[in-house]
Amino acid sequence: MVYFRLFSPSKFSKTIFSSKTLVKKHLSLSSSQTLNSYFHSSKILHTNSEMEASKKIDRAALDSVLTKRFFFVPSFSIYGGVAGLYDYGPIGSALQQNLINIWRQHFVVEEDMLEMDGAIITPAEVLKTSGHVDKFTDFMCNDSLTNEIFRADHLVEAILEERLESDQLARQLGDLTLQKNVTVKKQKGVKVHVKLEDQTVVEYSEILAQIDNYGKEKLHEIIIKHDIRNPATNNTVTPPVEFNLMFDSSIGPTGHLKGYLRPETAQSQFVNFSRLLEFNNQKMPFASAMVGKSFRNEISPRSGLLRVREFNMAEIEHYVDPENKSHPKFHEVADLSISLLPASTQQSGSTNITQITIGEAVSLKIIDNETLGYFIGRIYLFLVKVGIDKNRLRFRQHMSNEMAHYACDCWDAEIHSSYGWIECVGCADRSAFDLTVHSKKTKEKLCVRENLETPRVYDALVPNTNKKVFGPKFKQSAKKIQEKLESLTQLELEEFKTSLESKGSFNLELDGQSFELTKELLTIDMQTFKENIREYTPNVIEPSFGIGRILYSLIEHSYYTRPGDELRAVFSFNPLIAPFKVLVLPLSNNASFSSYLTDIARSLRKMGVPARVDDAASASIGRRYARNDELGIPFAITVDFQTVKDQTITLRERDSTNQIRGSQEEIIALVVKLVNGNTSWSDVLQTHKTIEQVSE
Ligand SMILES: Nc1ncnc2c1ncn2[C@@H]1O[C@H](COP(=O)(O)OP(=O)(O)OP(=O)(O)O)[C@@H](O)[C@H]1O
Repeated sequence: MVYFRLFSPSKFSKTIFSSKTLVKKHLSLSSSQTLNSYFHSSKILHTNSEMEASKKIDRAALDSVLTKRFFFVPSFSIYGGVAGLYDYGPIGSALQQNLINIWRQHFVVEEDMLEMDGAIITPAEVLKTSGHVDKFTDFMCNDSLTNEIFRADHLVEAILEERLESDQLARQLGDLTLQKNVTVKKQKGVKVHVKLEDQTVVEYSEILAQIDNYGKEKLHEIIIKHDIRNPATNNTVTPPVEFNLMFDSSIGPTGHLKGYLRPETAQSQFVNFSRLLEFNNQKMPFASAMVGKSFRNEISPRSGLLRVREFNMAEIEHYVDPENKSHPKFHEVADLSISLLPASTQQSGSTNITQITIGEAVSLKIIDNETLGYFIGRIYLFLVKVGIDKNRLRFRQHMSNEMAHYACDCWDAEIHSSYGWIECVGCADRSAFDLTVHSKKTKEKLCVRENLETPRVYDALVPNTNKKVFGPKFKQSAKKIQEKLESLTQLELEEFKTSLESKGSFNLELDGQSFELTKELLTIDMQTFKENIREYTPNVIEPSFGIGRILYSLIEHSYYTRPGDELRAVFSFNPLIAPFKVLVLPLSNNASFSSYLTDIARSLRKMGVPARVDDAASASIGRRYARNDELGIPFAITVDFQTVKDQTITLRERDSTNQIRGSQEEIIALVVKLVNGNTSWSDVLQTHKTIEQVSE
């Protein structure tokens, strides 16, 4: 099978992040019986055409507005820039700050969480214990001749998607250059689309549905089997290898203390667990929270803000009793209907979405427990509140290989944009892993002691050593053997007891050595215990938000152009998230308007409403409305000749462009209500007549 170069590097870089969309797109386009019967689902939420329509934005035009209006730009660009680093301008940073403030209100304040701010530079020992030093890796492969670097799963994903897209277009256009499997020719820069065999489409779709589930051997197998090459050179690529994503450094002048820039904020919260619990008066359950920068040395950062090397995270660690994962406020989210993509669906090779209430999903055990379900509901409400389109939001469950070995369930909130479905929030039940490993390493107790109203009485096996012979026999190893015996599970003790009784001894493996323990050295006895205190390590449910990814998705979901004028970009930010809430502008540059502008802007700002004045004399009023629509300002107050006569001003709403007129006091009071969410524009139109609009 030969795969010729199909697309240019720039096209490649645009598609590299797009995810499973094309698989879905395929479903509706293929008339083949095999495909139709292959993908099965009772409740599909988004029809492919709906999703396709919603994703069609002119990304080049959007990018140009974002750069021109300094939402965000590549960092150090006058030096040539570095991939994966971005600077936010006034609009981008205000949007980011508003997003964080709303997050804080929605989670920290409303859920009464304990917020902290931990150190960024982290000693290696902490991250070794947490598993990051050994396992925080992605798979990387290189062009075998040029050494260009790829993230292996993204390369496979992009190429298979591109082939499927080509196949789909071929089917659509009836351009059936059908040969066995894949053959693509590039003729004078014109793409010839190639139809794949139905079986190949199914196979590609299966791979894409499970791409996050593959280890390096499986990825290598796919690369070989499906002839995945560097699309720019058509060279083969090397087998995938692990690449650790942490930036390392050394702390202090000696260079002896190794450190890393933290890849997540979570570890600072775990290591402070005892203090947090103490602050919470030993009451469980409770949550800690933290917002701050994290750093990941991404193999191949593309897709703008969606994959960067330095980004803001907002993380919650909710500590819960492992024996009781119910949530007192679960009923508040139980009836929310959300889109789920369970692991079982993906593992069957499909990406069809199930629409279901959170209550139903928990009772059917699709979502593991109430607390996890509660946070999925709160994440959904937060994202919708800031302006994410709920029809482009889904929760995808991790598949077995994808999930960390200690996690018992994990869901990603994925948001659809022109890059496909992107994970923006991870929500995992991390079990007791983190607290257990840090406690074991430091010997610091990271657990909860609960006073029991009724003492717990139970029987358990206990190893009892004969001190007189045990110490002299094992000498310096005695202590660690004793510790090992005390750490044995009931099941292991049962096994050893049987062996002691039947054979008179058993072997204990420890640090590569085998110690024979005879019945002269110890007995294993059943004892009755009575406990007034229960000691346990809490489980942790962790919602982890990538602020930049949410921000970018929100920007795409808010972006549109005025009907009939593709050059007029508008961002429909809601008043809660909009960087400026009100634009204040004069009809023209008549000198009599200027004191009104200053007064109005000052009054608004005093009331905490960010206002922007645009009195640049050179531009028409229509032009000025348009350029401020590009900043997503929801309302505009205009001062005109009528203002000078009777002190009235006009108020314009950005999306409808409707305007009303009223006294200065009335309009300002109305704006404050609108901005604070105490009224809506449609309510305002119930009581105010719209006026004839100044030509835009
Ligand atoms: N390189 C990155 N750039 C921007 N945001 C990121 C990046 N990596 C992670 N995030 C954000 O942090 C959140 C939590 O991180 P998590 O470790 O769960 O991500 P991840 O599973 O490694 O993401 P991915 O698989 O996309 O690399 C993600 O949901 C995402 O919003």
